[in-house]
Amino acid sequence: MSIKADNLVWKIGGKTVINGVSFEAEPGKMLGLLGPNGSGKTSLLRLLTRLKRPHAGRVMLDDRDLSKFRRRAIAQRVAFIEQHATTNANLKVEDVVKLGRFPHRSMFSGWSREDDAAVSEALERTGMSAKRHDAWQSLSGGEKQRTHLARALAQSPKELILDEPTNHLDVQHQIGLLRLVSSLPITSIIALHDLNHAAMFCDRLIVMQAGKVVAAGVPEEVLTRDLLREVFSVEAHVETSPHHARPHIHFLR
Ligand SMILES: Nc1ncnc2c1ncn2[C@@H]1O[C@H](COP(=O)(O)OP(=O)(O)OP(=O)(O)O)[C@@H](O)[C@H]1O
Repeated sequence: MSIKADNLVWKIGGKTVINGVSFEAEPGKMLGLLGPNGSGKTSLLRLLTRLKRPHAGRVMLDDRDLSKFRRRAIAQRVAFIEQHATTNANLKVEDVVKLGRFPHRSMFSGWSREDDAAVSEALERTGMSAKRHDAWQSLSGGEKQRTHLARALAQSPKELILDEPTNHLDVQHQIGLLRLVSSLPITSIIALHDLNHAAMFCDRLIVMQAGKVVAAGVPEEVLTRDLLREVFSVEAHVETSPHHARPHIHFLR
């Protein structure tokens, strides 16, 4: 077990947004979080990273209650890329990525060779090395997104949490990002809207509807015609792809 949600409840303005959510993320695997707009995905991810506190239930990190961790200890192992992540204006790309090393440094330690290596590797893996000296503000939306991923990787996390990270990316970089995340030897939890991408890359899926988990399992178990109709209100035909042996959804016109 890596991250475990145990009967989480979170409310705002008299509305129960997260309503008794439980699941476990397996170490080293990629867990996809699916659900229609407003089903609670972002709220759940913010509970998992302690940006919000649950009204009931617990988040466990390796058998220890997340509320018992100091913020810095969480940052040393959990990286979060938020949906509308922004970054300060006057920074170069590599400075943004360097911020990922912050939780690992003490007040007295200088910038180390290990820090440098982590930053360079993260830039390389996300295809941003050529732009490392460019101004953050000069980047396209997709390049900013990839720089956020580089910052998260530079953090050397054990758990990587991503909220719709493929927004703004062209198809090459969407596939590239998902391939990269699925190949990493770390636990990832990723909110996605593209169901075919989730089917192709995630090891397991959980589906949310109105703040509850309504389905969980491997993509073949979860992505059925009935679920697509009931949860996403679409008619579709699901077959096993002859190309990658995962489910492939054909949406019907
Ligand atoms: N701070 C808040 N104040 C008021 N309502 C909120 C707040 N945060 C979340 N909600 C409500 O909770 C519900 C779930 O929102 P959330 O952003 O978690 O959904 P989501 O599944 O991530 O949606 P999307 O796919 O559109 O990003 C929505 O109805 C939203 O309006």
